[in-house]
Amino acid sequence: MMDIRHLHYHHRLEDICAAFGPGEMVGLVGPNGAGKSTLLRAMAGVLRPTGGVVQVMGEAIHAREPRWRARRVAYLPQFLPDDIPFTVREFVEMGRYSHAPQGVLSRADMAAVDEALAVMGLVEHEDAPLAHLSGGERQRAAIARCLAQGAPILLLDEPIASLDIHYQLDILARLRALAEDGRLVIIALHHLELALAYCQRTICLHRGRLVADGSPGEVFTPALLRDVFRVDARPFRDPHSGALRLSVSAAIPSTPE
Ligand SMILES: Nc1ncnc2c1ncn2[C@@H]1O[C@H](COP(=O)(O)OP(=O)(O)OP(=O)(O)O)[C@@H](O)[C@H]1O
Repeated sequence: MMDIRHLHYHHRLEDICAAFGPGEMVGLVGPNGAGKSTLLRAMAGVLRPTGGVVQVMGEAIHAREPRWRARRVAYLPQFLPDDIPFTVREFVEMGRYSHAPQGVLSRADMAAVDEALAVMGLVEHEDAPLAHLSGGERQRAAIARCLAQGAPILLLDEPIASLDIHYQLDILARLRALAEDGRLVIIALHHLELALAYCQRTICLHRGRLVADGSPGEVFTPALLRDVFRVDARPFRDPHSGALRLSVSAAIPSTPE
Protein backbone atom coordinates (compact mmCIF):
# COMPACT_ATOMS: atom_id res chain seq x y z
CA MET A 1 0.00 0.00 0.00
CA MET A 2 2.84 2.35 0.90
CA ASP A 3 6.47 1.63 0.21
CA ILE A 4 9.34 3.89 1.29
CA ARG A 5 12.61 3.19 -0.50
CA HIS A 6 15.91 4.74 0.55
CA LEU A 7 14.26 8.04 1.35
CA HIS A 8 16.49 11.05 1.96
CA TYR A 9 15.60 14.66 2.65
CA HIS A 10 18.72 16.83 2.98
CA HIS A 11 20.27 15.98 6.38
CA ARG A 12 16.82 15.60 7.96
CA LEU A 13 15.98 12.09 6.72
CA GLU A 14 18.60 9.50 5.90
CA ASP A 15 18.00 6.28 4.00
CA ILE A 16 14.55 5.45 5.37
CA CYS A 17 13.17 2.13 4.14
CA ALA A 18 9.82 0.68 5.25
CA ALA A 19 6.70 -0.89 3.77
CA PHE A 20 3.17 -0.64 5.14
CA GLY A 21 0.06 -2.60 4.29
CA PRO A 22 -3.69 -2.28 4.81
CA GLY A 23 -4.94 -2.97 8.31
CA GLU A 24 -1.89 -1.59 10.08
CA MET A 25 -2.01 0.94 12.93
CA VAL A 26 1.52 2.29 13.18
CA GLY A 27 2.92 4.62 15.83
CA LEU A 28 5.72 6.88 14.61
CA VAL A 29 7.81 7.84 17.62
CA GLY A 30 11.05 9.65 18.30
CA PRO A 31 12.32 12.58 20.35
CA ASN A 32 11.89 16.24 19.36
CA GLY A 33 13.60 16.98 16.08
CA ALA A 34 13.97 13.30 15.11
CA GLY A 35 12.30 13.87 11.73
CA LYS A 36 8.76 12.56 12.31
CA SER A 37 6.96 15.53 10.74
CA THR A 38 9.44 15.64 7.87
CA LEU A 39 8.84 11.94 7.19
CA LEU A 40 5.05 12.30 7.32
CA ARG A 41 5.20 15.24 4.91
CA ALA A 42 7.30 13.19 2.50
CA MET A 43 4.88 10.27 2.86
CA ALA A 44 1.95 12.59 2.14
CA GLY A 45 3.66 13.89 -0.99
CA VAL A 46 3.79 17.51 0.14
CA LEU A 47 7.58 17.43 0.40
CA ARG A 48 9.72 16.25 -2.49
CA PRO A 49 12.51 13.91 -1.32
CA THR A 50 16.11 14.70 -2.21
CA GLY A 51 16.66 10.95 -2.71
CA GLY A 52 14.64 7.76 -2.83
CA VAL A 53 10.90 7.50 -3.27
CA VAL A 54 7.58 7.07 -1.46
CA GLN A 55 5.29 4.84 -3.46
CA VAL A 56 1.56 4.71 -2.83
CA MET A 57 -0.17 1.84 -4.57
CA GLY A 58 2.86 1.50 -6.81
CA GLU A 59 3.21 5.17 -7.83
CA ALA A 60 5.63 7.84 -6.65
CA ILE A 61 3.35 10.08 -4.60
CA HIS A 62 5.23 13.35 -4.99
CA ALA A 63 4.91 13.06 -8.77
CA ARG A 64 1.10 12.91 -8.65
CA GLU A 65 -1.31 15.84 -8.54
CA PRO A 66 -3.06 16.93 -5.31
CA ARG A 67 -6.43 15.37 -6.22
CA TRP A 68 -4.84 11.96 -6.85
CA ARG A 69 -3.04 12.20 -3.53
CA ALA A 70 -6.12 13.33 -1.64
CA ARG A 71 -8.15 10.36 -2.87
CA ARG A 72 -5.56 8.03 -1.38
CA VAL A 73 -3.93 9.81 1.55
CA ALA A 74 -5.48 11.99 4.27
CA TYR A 75 -2.74 13.99 5.99
CA LEU A 76 -3.10 15.92 9.23
CA PRO A 77 -0.26 18.43 9.68
CA GLN A 78 1.13 19.07 13.14
CA PHE A 79 0.03 22.71 13.11
CA LEU A 80 -2.80 24.55 11.40
CA PRO A 81 -2.69 28.28 10.68
CA ASP A 82 -4.65 30.30 13.28
CA ASP A 83 -6.47 32.39 10.71
CA ILE A 84 -8.35 29.89 8.52
CA PRO A 85 -11.34 32.01 7.39
CA PHE A 86 -14.00 29.27 7.31
CA THR A 87 -16.69 27.83 9.51
CA VAL A 88 -16.13 24.40 11.02
CA ARG A 89 -18.50 22.80 8.52
CA GLU A 90 -16.90 24.52 5.52
CA PHE A 91 -13.50 23.40 6.73
CA VAL A 92 -14.57 19.76 7.13
CA GLU A 93 -16.28 19.88 3.71
CA MET A 94 -12.87 20.63 2.18
CA GLY A 95 -12.00 17.02 2.95
CA ARG A 96 -14.54 15.94 0.32
CA TYR A 97 -13.53 18.10 -2.64
CA SER A 98 -11.29 15.42 -4.11
CA HIS A 99 -14.52 13.40 -4.55
CA ALA A 100 -16.40 16.28 -6.24
CA PRO A 101 -14.74 17.07 -9.58
CA GLN A 102 -17.06 20.03 -10.28
CA GLY A 103 -16.70 21.39 -6.75
CA VAL A 104 -20.29 20.48 -5.87
CA LEU A 105 -20.68 18.11 -2.96
CA SER A 106 -23.13 15.24 -3.37
CA ARG A 107 -25.53 13.83 -0.80
CA ALA A 108 -22.94 11.13 -0.02
CA ASP A 109 -20.27 13.81 0.50
CA MET A 110 -22.57 15.70 2.89
CA ALA A 111 -23.32 12.47 4.77
CA ALA A 112 -19.57 11.86 5.21
CA VAL A 113 -19.18 15.43 6.55
CA ASP A 114 -22.15 14.99 8.93
CA GLU A 115 -20.71 11.76 10.26
CA ALA A 116 -17.24 13.21 10.77
CA LEU A 117 -18.69 16.24 12.61
CA ALA A 118 -20.77 13.94 14.81
CA VAL A 119 -17.96 11.56 15.77
CA MET A 120 -15.70 14.49 16.60
CA GLY A 121 -18.42 16.06 18.79
CA LEU A 122 -18.60 19.21 16.66
CA VAL A 123 -22.24 19.34 15.56
CA GLU A 124 -23.04 22.21 17.93
CA HIS A 125 -20.05 24.17 16.57
CA GLU A 126 -20.53 23.48 12.87
CA ASP A 127 -21.53 27.06 11.98
CA ALA A 128 -18.91 28.70 14.19
CA PRO A 129 -15.85 30.27 12.60
CA LEU A 130 -12.92 27.92 13.03
CA ALA A 131 -10.97 30.75 14.65
CA HIS A 132 -13.51 30.87 17.53
CA LEU A 133 -12.83 27.29 18.64
CA SER A 134 -10.46 26.24 21.39
CA GLY A 135 -7.17 24.62 20.39
CA GLY A 136 -8.47 21.11 21.08
CA GLU A 137 -11.77 21.74 19.27
CA ARG A 138 -9.85 23.02 16.25
CA GLN A 139 -7.72 19.90 16.35
CA ARG A 140 -10.89 17.79 16.36
CA ALA A 141 -12.14 19.74 13.32
CA ALA A 142 -8.88 18.97 11.52
CA ILE A 143 -9.24 15.27 12.35
CA ALA A 144 -12.89 15.41 11.19
CA ARG A 145 -11.71 16.80 7.85
CA CYS A 146 -9.30 13.84 7.48
CA LEU A 147 -11.99 11.33 8.43
CA ALA A 148 -14.47 12.90 5.97
CA GLN A 149 -11.90 12.50 3.22
CA GLY A 150 -12.46 8.73 3.31
CA ALA A 151 -8.94 7.96 2.09
CA PRO A 152 -7.50 4.44 2.57
CA ILE A 153 -4.32 5.87 4.13
CA LEU A 154 -4.32 8.27 7.10
CA LEU A 155 -1.13 10.06 8.13
CA LEU A 156 -1.67 12.06 11.30
CA ASP A 157 1.00 14.23 12.90
CA GLU A 158 0.43 14.32 16.66
CA PRO A 159 -3.36 14.14 16.29
CA ILE A 160 -4.03 13.97 20.04
CA ALA A 161 -1.46 16.49 21.25
CA SER A 162 -3.97 19.12 22.42
CA LEU A 163 -6.93 16.89 23.22
CA ASP A 164 -8.47 16.06 26.58
CA ILE A 165 -8.10 12.50 27.84
CA HIS A 166 -11.54 11.44 26.59
CA TYR A 167 -10.83 12.48 23.02
CA GLN A 168 -7.28 11.11 23.14
CA LEU A 169 -8.58 7.62 23.88
CA ASP A 170 -11.71 7.98 21.75
CA ILE A 171 -9.76 9.05 18.67
CA LEU A 172 -7.11 6.37 19.07
CA ALA A 173 -9.85 3.74 19.39
CA ARG A 174 -11.57 5.09 16.26
CA LEU A 175 -8.32 5.10 14.32
CA ARG A 176 -7.61 1.54 15.40
CA ALA A 177 -11.11 0.53 14.27
CA LEU A 178 -10.42 2.14 10.88
CA ALA A 179 -7.20 0.13 10.65
CA GLU A 180 -9.03 -3.07 11.60
CA ASP A 181 -11.40 -2.22 8.79
CA GLY A 182 -8.53 -2.27 6.27
CA ARG A 183 -7.09 1.25 6.26
CA LEU A 184 -3.47 2.07 6.89
CA VAL A 185 -3.15 4.49 9.83
CA ILE A 186 0.20 6.05 10.76
CA ILE A 187 0.34 8.51 13.67
CA ALA A 188 3.19 10.49 15.13
CA LEU A 189 2.90 10.22 18.90
CA HIS A 190 4.83 11.46 21.91
CA HIS A 191 2.71 9.37 24.29
CA LEU A 192 4.73 6.16 24.30
CA GLU A 193 2.23 4.54 26.69
CA LEU A 194 -0.53 5.11 24.16
CA ALA A 195 1.60 3.76 21.33
CA LEU A 196 2.00 0.62 23.43
CA ALA A 197 -1.72 0.40 24.04
CA TYR A 198 -3.09 1.21 20.58
CA CYS A 199 -0.48 0.51 17.91
CA GLN A 200 0.39 -2.97 16.70
CA ARG A 201 3.57 -1.64 15.10
CA THR A 202 5.91 1.15 16.11
CA ILE A 203 8.65 2.76 14.08
CA CYS A 204 11.20 4.92 15.83
CA LEU A 205 13.18 7.76 14.28
CA HIS A 206 16.33 9.21 15.81
CA ARG A 207 18.36 11.97 14.15
CA GLY A 208 16.66 11.35 10.80
CA ARG A 209 17.26 7.60 10.78
CA LEU A 210 14.88 4.71 11.32
CA VAL A 211 16.37 2.98 14.35
CA ALA A 212 13.63 0.48 15.23
CA ASP A 213 10.61 -1.10 13.55
CA GLY A 214 8.49 -3.77 15.21
CA SER A 215 5.79 -4.33 17.79
CA PRO A 216 5.86 -1.73 20.59
CA GLY A 217 7.10 -4.43 22.95
CA GLU A 218 10.04 -5.12 20.65
CA VAL A 219 10.82 -1.45 20.04
CA PHE A 220 10.59 -0.02 23.57
CA THR A 221 13.56 -1.77 25.11
CA PRO A 222 15.23 -0.17 28.14
CA ALA A 223 18.30 0.46 25.91
CA LEU A 224 16.30 2.32 23.24
CA LEU A 225 14.40 4.30 25.87
CA ARG A 226 17.73 5.30 27.41
CA ASP A 227 19.69 6.01 24.23
CA VAL A 228 16.97 7.60 22.07
CA PHE A 229 14.47 9.09 24.53
CA ARG A 230 16.94 9.70 27.35
CA VAL A 231 14.74 8.30 30.10
CA ASP A 232 15.16 5.52 32.59
CA ALA A 233 12.21 3.34 31.73
CA ARG A 234 11.22 -0.26 31.28
CA PRO A 235 8.19 -2.00 29.84
CA PHE A 236 6.23 -4.31 32.13
CA ARG A 237 3.11 -6.40 31.87
CA ASP A 238 0.13 -5.07 33.83
CA PRO A 239 -0.80 -7.88 36.21
CA HIS A 240 -4.54 -7.07 35.95
CA SER A 241 -5.06 -6.54 32.21
CA GLY A 242 -2.01 -8.38 30.86
CA ALA A 243 -1.30 -5.32 28.68
CA LEU A 244 2.22 -3.97 28.21
CA ARG A 245 2.83 -0.73 30.10
CA LEU A 246 5.78 1.55 30.57
CA SER A 247 7.33 2.43 33.90
CA VAL A 248 9.28 5.68 33.51
CA SER A 249 11.37 6.59 36.51
CA ALA A 250 13.47 9.61 35.48
CA ALA A 251 14.91 11.72 32.68
CA ILE A 252 18.58 11.07 32.13
CA PRO A 253 20.34 14.45 32.57
CA SER A 254 21.65 16.01 29.36
CA THR A 255 25.40 16.29 29.06
CA PRO A 256 26.90 19.36 27.35
CA GLU A 257 27.77 18.60 23.67
N1 LIG B 1 11.65 24.47 7.83
C1 LIG B 1 12.78 23.89 8.26
N2 LIG B 1 13.98 24.26 7.78
C2 LIG B 1 15.12 23.69 8.20
N3 LIG B 1 15.16 22.70 9.11
C3 LIG B 1 13.99 22.28 9.62
C4 LIG B 1 12.75 22.84 9.24
N4 LIG B 1 11.75 22.20 9.90
C5 LIG B 1 12.37 21.29 10.67
N5 LIG B 1 13.71 21.34 10.52
C6 LIG B 1 14.70 20.50 11.19
O1 LIG B 1 14.52 19.16 10.75
C7 LIG B 1 14.68 18.25 11.83
C8 LIG B 1 13.45 17.36 11.95
O2 LIG B 1 12.32 18.17 12.27
P1 LIG B 1 10.88 17.53 12.40
O3 LIG B 1 9.91 18.66 12.58
O4 LIG B 1 10.66 16.60 11.28
O5 LIG B 1 11.04 16.70 13.76
P2 LIG B 1 9.94 15.99 14.67
O6 LIG B 1 10.46 14.63 14.98
O7 LIG B 1 8.60 16.08 14.04
O8 LIG B 1 10.02 16.88 15.98
P3 LIG B 1 8.91 17.28 17.11
O9 LIG B 1 8.69 16.05 17.94
O10 LIG B 1 9.62 18.34 17.87
O11 LIG B 1 7.68 17.77 16.43
C9 LIG B 1 14.95 19.10 13.08
O12 LIG B 1 16.34 19.11 13.31
C10 LIG B 1 14.49 20.48 12.69
O13 LIG B 1 15.27 21.46 13.33
